[in-house]
Amino acid sequence: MRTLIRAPIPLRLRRRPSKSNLSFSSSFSTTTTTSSSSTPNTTICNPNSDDGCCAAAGEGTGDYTIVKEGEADILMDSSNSVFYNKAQVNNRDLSIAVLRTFISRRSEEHAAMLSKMVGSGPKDLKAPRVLEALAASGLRALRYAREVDGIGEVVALDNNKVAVDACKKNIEFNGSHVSSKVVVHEADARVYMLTHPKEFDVVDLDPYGSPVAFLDSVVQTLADGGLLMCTATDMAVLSGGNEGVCFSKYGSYPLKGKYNHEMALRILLACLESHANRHKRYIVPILSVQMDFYIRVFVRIFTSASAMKCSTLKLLYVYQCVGCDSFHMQSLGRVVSKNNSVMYAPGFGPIVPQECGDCGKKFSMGGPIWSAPIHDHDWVPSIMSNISAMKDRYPAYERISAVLTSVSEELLDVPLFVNAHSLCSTLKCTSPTMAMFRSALINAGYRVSGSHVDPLALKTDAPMNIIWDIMRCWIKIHPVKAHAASQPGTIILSREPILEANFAQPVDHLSKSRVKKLPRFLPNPERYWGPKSKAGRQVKCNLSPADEDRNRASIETPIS
Ligand SMILES: C[S@@+](CC[C@H](N)C(=O)[O-])C[C@H]1O[C@@H](n2cnc3c(N)ncnc32)[C@H](O)[C@@H]1O
Ligand SMILES: [Zn+2]
Repeated sequence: MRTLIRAPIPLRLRRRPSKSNLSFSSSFSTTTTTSSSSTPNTTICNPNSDDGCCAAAGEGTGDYTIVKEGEADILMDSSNSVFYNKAQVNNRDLSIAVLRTFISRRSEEHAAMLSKMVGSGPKDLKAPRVLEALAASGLRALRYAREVDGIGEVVALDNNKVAVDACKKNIEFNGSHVSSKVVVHEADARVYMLTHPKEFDVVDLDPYGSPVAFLDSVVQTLADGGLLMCTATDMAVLSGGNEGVCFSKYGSYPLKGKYNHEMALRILLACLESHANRHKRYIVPILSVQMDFYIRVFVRIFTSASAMKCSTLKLLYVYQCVGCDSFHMQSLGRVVSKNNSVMYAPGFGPIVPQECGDCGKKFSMGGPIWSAPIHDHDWVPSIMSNISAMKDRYPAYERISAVLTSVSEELLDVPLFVNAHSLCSTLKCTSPTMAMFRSALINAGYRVSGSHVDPLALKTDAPMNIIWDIMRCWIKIHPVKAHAASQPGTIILSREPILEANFAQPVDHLSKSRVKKLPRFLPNPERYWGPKSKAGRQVKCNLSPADEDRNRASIETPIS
């Protein structure tokens, strides 16, 4: 059943249709409309099917597809003239969850601040102003306005007139509540943000590819304590596919280790900090996730010339061995105490010799990357309780709660991680189970956690020599064939372990989510759950072969 709308939108569709007219079966669906029928019919397309309904009609036909996500409906011109990617529902849902938590935290902070002030009357806290700087169809702005209680004005910008017109139509289509909250401007986001300093409490940056062109202006448009929600989809660059481009854009060298998606997050955070520092400001990360085909960071921006001075303590270089993938980290700065005052100086280095102590090969150098926590473990449980209390209002509930479950268990003070299969591939041995690995590390007196970016991650404060000793002990009970003497694995195994690894499972070797059997990694709901072409280009979406592999690993790898 299909209903058609041709531009301009018929009067009957100018107001938000009541739920009884459009009997949507879920909080995420698409409805293609066609005017060839005199009686309007409505099709409910299953978002988890691969029927291609969103890209059905031909270019310039003026046909619209009604897309429903959460509580917003948008009219999509089926020629892809305005960008829309349904895979970003995870991104939008997570942003709504963080925004809700931000609003309640902001009120608490305001109340606490008032309680400390003596002699002055209560001052009202204004509802937060939100800027969706790169709005396209306006779907995010609409969802924020409709779904987030306590939100103030939402300003949506786009520099593409077609997108701005679509955004205006969508605001009208979603009824008076939305129209009273959302305003749209055709503007270059960089200029707009520069000319509106400290005016927004929340800014959403969701660019094509890299956000770097917007960072200098975004750190200036945010009010003190404001929240920046920022996506980067140029994962090939951030993950080490082109080191030179990454350095010129973000000011850091990426490395191709298995931790590269976490490194990508830390490169973006370091880049944000550097932009903030230029304006005597600094960042405090709330949540940093790699999902699907992109990364998304949620950070608060504060102003303090003195706090800014210790930024170098939150940055580090990574030395990664080209032979065995062992890695070592070196802080950019150090604290110097002199006559009761604290100063910051460049760190001492290098912390590694010219050749790897494990296999004798050279080191590649990456960074600088953010070394301080990438999530706030006080906020993450609040975000999680918010989403579980409102499950029905999050179309991507299962996916985002799985990601947050993994995030909540990550060791905060341990940047990057080793990958269980990568260690075994260096030594050409069979792999212990993840539970055995974790046990050996805990029994040796170290901490260990997983990472939301990789189901095979071992995030640990154990140094590389301990990790290799555990592997040497494992190989004593699971011997390997002899390989060439020059191979990194052979060199590592030529040494006797100092540690006697104990693979017996201690009581607390499992994480809480594993004990409760909560899902932490979910497969994609459908094929081509990936990036979309820019607006105006032919619709085509896919993941890189490496990301397809990683997705498959997350589903197929036994991790108990
Ligand atoms: C990836 S789309 C945004 C998708 C949207 N946030 C969503 O959730 O569906 C990026 C948008 O940024 C717009 N854009 C690109 N450069 C811009 C600039 N300098 N100023 C304003 N908008 C810009 C593009 O026209 C495009 O509509
Ligand atoms: Zn090595």
